[in-house]
Amino acid sequence: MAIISLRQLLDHAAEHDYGLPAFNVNNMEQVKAIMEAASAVDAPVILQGSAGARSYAGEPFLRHLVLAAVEMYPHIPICMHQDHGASPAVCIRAIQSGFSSVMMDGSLLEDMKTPASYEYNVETTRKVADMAHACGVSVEGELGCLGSLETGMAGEEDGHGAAGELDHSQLLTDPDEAADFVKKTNVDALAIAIGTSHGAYKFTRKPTGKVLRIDRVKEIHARIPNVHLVMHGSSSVPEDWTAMINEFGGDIGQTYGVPVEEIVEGIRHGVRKVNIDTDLRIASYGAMRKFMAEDRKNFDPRKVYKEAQKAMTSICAARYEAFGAAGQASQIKVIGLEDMNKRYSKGELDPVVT
Ligand SMILES: O=C(COP(=O)(O)O)[C@@H](O)[C@H](O)[C@H](O)COP(=O)(O)O
Repeated sequence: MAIISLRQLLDHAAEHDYGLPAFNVNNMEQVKAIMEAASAVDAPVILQGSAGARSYAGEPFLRHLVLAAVEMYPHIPICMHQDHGASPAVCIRAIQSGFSSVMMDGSLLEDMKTPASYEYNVETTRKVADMAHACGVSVEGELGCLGSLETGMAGEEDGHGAAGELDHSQLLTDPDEAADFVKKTNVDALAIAIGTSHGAYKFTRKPTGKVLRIDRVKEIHARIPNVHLVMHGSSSVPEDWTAMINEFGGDIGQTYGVPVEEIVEGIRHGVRKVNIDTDLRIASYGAMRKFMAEDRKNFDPRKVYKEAQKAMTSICAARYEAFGAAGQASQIKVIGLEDMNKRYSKGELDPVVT
């Protein structure tokens, strides 16, 4: 099996009514954990690398980690996706590096902090879609800014995301604007703002429909039923793992993530890609703290990393199962990027927006 485009994966997911977690990767342990889970449950994979991942691992390491996964797990289709591209230049470099999918996040200016105008977002995203599709590569756009509907604060926690307070119209994607945006940009997938944010501190209590607007997902899906929707900031922040971090010397405050059942409801209404990073950080961190506290004589870091990997694998497998992606990998025959380009050229993949 080879590298697959995001578009082909999401088309398959839409046809068979399931969703795909897109896990962020920075190192070998994360890649192996995801691949072990996917292989065990026969799920297709989206591995995504952020700008933070590239500066942590370096572009060649990131690329070769994914290529190693393709070689080690030939039965699993893998999409190599660039998370939150800040500019067309960043996206082009990712395509050059072999990514089969890129996100152009034109909801923010290139500083990744200042909310951009709608016109800027359309123009930059359209530019990237034209270039990417010429290479058979898929494009995810974003409309609306991630942030908390509880506080009105934008989600700056992990170094990117708008800064300061935003009004509700910026924190919630408008269905009609979404239709116009997709028509003008030709994106393959659209990230929407519905009250989720990156990182561990998303909600101060179990989220109700007022602060986690799954009803808005339904409205957007009703308006553009043929467009693949993406939920960012969708870690569930499992309480057992945050408790473990705290039991072994950590200090994670009381917090709530996006409940898995709410994501599944989103998947019933057009969500096809679900971004998850924090859950793997939390699970691996909890497992490492526990192991190091309990085996104080150990000095072999591989034993610690193995525990981290096991913890992440269990989260990944649970998400593949819950989102309905288990059993789907073997059903997919990869279409090469050359052929994807031909499909774009013929207009076969143009968005259907009425
Ligand atoms: O939505 C995302 C993760 O959501 P999460 O925090 O897991 O709820 C990703 O798209 C983020 O972009 C990613 O976590 C950012 O990572 P770094 O920039 O810190 O590498």
